[in-house]
Amino acid sequence: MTAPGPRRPAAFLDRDGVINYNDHYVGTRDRLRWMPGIAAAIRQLNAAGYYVFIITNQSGVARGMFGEDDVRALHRWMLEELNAQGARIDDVRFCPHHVDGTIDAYRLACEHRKPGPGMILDLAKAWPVDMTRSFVIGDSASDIEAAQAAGIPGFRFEGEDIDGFVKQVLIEMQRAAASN
Ligand SMILES: O=P(O)(O)OC[C@@H](O)[C@H]1O[C@@H](OP(=O)(O)O)[C@@H](O)[C@@H](O)[C@@H]1O
Ligand SMILES: [Mg+2]
Ligand SMILES: [Zn+2]
Repeated sequence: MTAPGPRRPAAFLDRDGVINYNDHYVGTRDRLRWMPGIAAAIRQLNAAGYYVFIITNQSGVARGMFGEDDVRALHRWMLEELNAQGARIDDVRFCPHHVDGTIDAYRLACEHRKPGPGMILDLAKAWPVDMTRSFVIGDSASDIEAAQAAGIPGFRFEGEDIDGFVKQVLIEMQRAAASN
């Protein structure tokens, strides 16, 4: 069921390596290091009229490192912390599955796991998203492949200035829209 309201473009943000440093299977707040400038980057997207979504592979659940409740609690805290800085995340999807998982219930090949587009398409169904003006930002090839599979551009972030990077992506998206 899609939420009512006008269609708006969406920024689908990968989590580990974009919102926070990828410190490998981060399942709790004590292990989370924020990416410098991420609140400002999200505020930019909010101000530009974008939905801001997080899409993240969390195979640490399938590997028995932490539970789904830990992931949900971490995400609640992350969104509260960002909101307190005026940065709004509209929704989050995560995939806890992995084919090599040690926890039986999570050992599967899941279409939501990037590079699959499942998390993107799920959010595009749940929210009135204008996919023609939407994009993905991620630090891994699997993020870019997920974007391509969903039919939208993907921008690979490997630096440290996420705020400056988002500024450039918005300029590029505006140029692309103007040339269509
Ligand atoms: O970048 P996102 O999607 O937000 O999250 C990636 C993390 O869940 C972890 O994904 C793992 O890959 P495998 O899931 O083990 O293939 C490894 O790359 C870890 O270093 C990394 O922290
Ligand atoms: Mg990542
Ligand atoms: Zn999954």
